[in-house]
Amino acid sequence: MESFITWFQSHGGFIDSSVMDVVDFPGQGRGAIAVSDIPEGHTLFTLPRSLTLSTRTSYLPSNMGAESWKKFKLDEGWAGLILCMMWEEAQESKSKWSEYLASLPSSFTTPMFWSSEDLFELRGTAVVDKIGREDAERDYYDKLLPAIQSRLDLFPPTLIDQHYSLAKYHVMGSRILSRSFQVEKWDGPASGEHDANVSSDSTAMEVDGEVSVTQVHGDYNDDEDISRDIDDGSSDDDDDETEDPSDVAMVPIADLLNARYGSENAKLFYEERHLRMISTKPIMAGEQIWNTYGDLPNSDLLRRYGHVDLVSLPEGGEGNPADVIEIRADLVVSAVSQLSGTLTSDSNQTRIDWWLEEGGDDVFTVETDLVIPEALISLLRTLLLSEADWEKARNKSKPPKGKLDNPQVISLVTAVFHQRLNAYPTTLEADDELLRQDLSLNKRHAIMVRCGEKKILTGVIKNLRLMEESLSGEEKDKKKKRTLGDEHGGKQRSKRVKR
Ligand SMILES: C[S@@+](CC[C@H](N)C(=O)[O-])C[C@H]1O[C@@H](n2cnc3c(N)ncnc32)[C@H](O)[C@@H]1O
Repeated sequence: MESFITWFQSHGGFIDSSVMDVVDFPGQGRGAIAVSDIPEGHTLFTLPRSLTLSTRTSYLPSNMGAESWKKFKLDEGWAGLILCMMWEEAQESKSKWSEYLASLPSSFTTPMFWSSEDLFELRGTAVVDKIGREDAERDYYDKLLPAIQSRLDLFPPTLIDQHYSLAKYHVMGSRILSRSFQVEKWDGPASGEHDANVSSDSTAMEVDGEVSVTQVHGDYNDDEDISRDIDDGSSDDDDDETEDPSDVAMVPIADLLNARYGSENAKLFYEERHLRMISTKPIMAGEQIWNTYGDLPNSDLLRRYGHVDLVSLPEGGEGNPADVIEIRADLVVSAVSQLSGTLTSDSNQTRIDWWLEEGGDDVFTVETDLVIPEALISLLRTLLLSEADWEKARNKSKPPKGKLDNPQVISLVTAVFHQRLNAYPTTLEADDELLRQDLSLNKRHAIMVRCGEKKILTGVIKNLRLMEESLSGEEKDKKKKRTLGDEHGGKQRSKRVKR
């Protein structure tokens, strides 16, 4: 580690070693620790933009020429950065980043590298459909290999096995997946030279705003994800910029920080010429310095980073409050078709197409607050509409409201959640039992992911049962009142008749 820090400093990086050190945290790999009390707003380290590794800073794109770079579509998605990292590593000590690349891991605990036996344990979870090994490999065969074979001067055939193999491609892709940041070009005022040894009285508030650096949440198996995930919350103007794959950068030292749900106490900011890691809270000596990966559900943490997060929950026990359950629209459709059986598959399809055109989603997400998405209920109700109501809704371009106000809808929504629960190979109770046993790390992680998801499902089902009970209680009350009313009215009527 010492030689890596020396490399960092000799290339313009600054690290305040009076406040932080890099140590091993059991089960987390390396991470940063406070060695003395750190006030909020303190600069922990800075590095020049030129020390980040991206398609902007590597020499490979200019060596290949802009035309070739584009021709092989290396300007799209992560393929270009992966090739830059392979090429820089192949340059060995001639590369500015050789020490950095040598410090990065070459094996990962993400499901991308799991055996089929371990992957079996993830059945039913949101991880399965998103690993996308084949999609990732398509880029290797369609973009990287043709580019490599076109320039034997840059990629000597003798180095292919060692530096440009499919296995190496996955290693570089996984390094980006678990460690890269979104570092946009500076578009603020030219503010002159920034002092890397910034005074510790510059507060996080002063530098916060539009200049914080986002941890990349894309995938190397899906170019579109790059923009989808980092667009969150930004304005339209920003969107065009954040879609630029050359913003994706490896950031030495910053990528040594671990993350835990709700624990962020340091954040990376960008300036005209430097990146700066700043404490966002006071950190006591001995505490870990945490960055954030965006407080992701365990399914995404496992898929991208190879670990899961468990924190103490207010209601007792442990879990990840950011967990979610995903329900695909086709599950809603098949549950309704099976149970209500009122529509032909053709009329179902017409209604689904219309509902999607009206802005409906094809995947619904339920969080740990157990709120059922109104869109899910609206889709279900669209499928239940009578022909007359369906025509009305279509003419008015108005999908039904997502309200759970009648027993048929509640019981169908409950059926959807039961069917979703049946997608897992085991019950929650069986998983609890399994977790008490001695398991491999992969199996343990898979079970933790599915437990988190099942807790949401069982919580929703329980709430729906309560709702059904209270609705049928209300119905009974209403009936009783009606009967009483009838009896009362009947007596009056009979009285009246008497008179
Ligand atoms: C950005 S790197 C952090 C540095 C990393 N620990 C290392 O040794 O290079 C992200 C990786 O750190 C590990 N990690 C981060 N936070 C963790 C946590 N809360 N629990 C377990 N592992 C964690 C995971 O392996 C993840 O892929």
